[in-house]
Amino acid sequence: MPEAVLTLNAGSSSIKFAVYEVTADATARRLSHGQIEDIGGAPHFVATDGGGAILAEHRWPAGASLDHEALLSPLLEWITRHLGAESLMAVGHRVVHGGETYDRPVRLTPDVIAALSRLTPLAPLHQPHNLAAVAAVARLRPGLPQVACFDTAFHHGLAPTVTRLALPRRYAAEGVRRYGFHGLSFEYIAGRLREQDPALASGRVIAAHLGNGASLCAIHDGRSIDVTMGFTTLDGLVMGTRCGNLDPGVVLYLQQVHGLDAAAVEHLLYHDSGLLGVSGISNDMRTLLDSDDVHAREAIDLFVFRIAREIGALTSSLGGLDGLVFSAGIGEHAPPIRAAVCARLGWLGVSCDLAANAGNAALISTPDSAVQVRVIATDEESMIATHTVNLLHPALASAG
Ligand SMILES: Nc1ncnc2c1ncn2[C@@H]1O[C@H](COP(=O)(O)OP(=O)(O)O)[C@@H](O)[C@H]1O
Ligand SMILES: CC(=O)OP(=O)(O)O
Ligand SMILES: [Mg+2]
Repeated sequence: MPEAVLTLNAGSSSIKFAVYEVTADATARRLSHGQIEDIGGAPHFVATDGGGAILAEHRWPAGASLDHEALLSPLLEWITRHLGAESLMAVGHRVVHGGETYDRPVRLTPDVIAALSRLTPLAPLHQPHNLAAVAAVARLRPGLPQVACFDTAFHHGLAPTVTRLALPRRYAAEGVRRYGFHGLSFEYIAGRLREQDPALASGRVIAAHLGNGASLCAIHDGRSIDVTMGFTTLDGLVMGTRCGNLDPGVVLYLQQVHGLDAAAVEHLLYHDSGLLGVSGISNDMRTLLDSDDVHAREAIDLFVFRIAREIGALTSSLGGLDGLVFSAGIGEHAPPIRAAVCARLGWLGVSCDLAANAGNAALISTPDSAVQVRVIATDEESMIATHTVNLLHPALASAG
């Protein structure tokens, strides 16, 4: 009976999954994949087979208050029913925070799960959902091997100056430092770029993962050397519902003047801020781009401004820039956002080919652009599948 690996990727607004057949010739071939997106809004489930044909689709009404946990059971039931002849050999999970300990994928044991639970305050939008998925699989299929693949692992080689926060040293000793996230996505992008353009991949590249969560990674010769996300997934860019860079004095102000306690501040900064907070309309970029509301426009302008500003900062970390890669929900599908970011980077010699950009082409810079600008569709699932097979069956390691 063919063996299969299931990957689960619980993002802040979506749960993505994929099923890979582990073939005898050392590759993992994707059989089906799908997602529930717009969790917290009007959740939409769709699953497709390897050829892109829709296998199942379901929409839940907005306002049904269905969270990640509530949607996990029907999702896992559908996947189990749909597995067919393949027998599951393992489940690989994206786990957002691996802290200081986990610099590579690891088999999930009770001790590892307990250690990862302790990191929940550092990634409250993700870590509980990631671990809920682990618990749900353990309930459904006790004994099935489960593997955690970390968003932080790709950034483990960051230099001490990059990870240090200017706080008294005793906090660094307990792990209060910058980590960086979206590492599975950046690792995938670095690998794809190496296949597409090895010369560029060995140069200085900024990858922009622009989804509901958003961050930039400065990559030099395939290695992460600086990031915009820090200790938590709040730092850096403006996101769907997260504030990004914020003067810590604002937190003090909220506590002292508005009497907000820690839970209220956490809710404000993770759930009510970002594109949603500034627009007052939505965290969904599609909705904002379709809107005539001036506040939607202001939210988009701020999103773009902060991306361009952070690209300037990371260019300094890299000592120059050879390539810029857009990725994830917004980066892959929103030409107006890419064009607006590129327009702010003319001083760097970035020149966008507007027709190629409008068509979501793989290369969207003009031939005379000093920086190559590319669009790469990220695939965190294939990274998870590869890592999972690699860890459990070192001889059978590459996902396609
Ligand atoms: N065609 C599109 N145009 C503009 N934005 C899009 C498009 N498709 C998806 N997006 C945006 O991508 C974001 C979700 O990205 P995604 O990477 O799936 O998020 P996450 O994994 O963080 O949950 C949403 O803001 C959504 O509006
Ligand atoms: C780390 C993070 O923000 O992830 P996502 O983009 O999936 O929300
Ligand atoms: Mg994501």
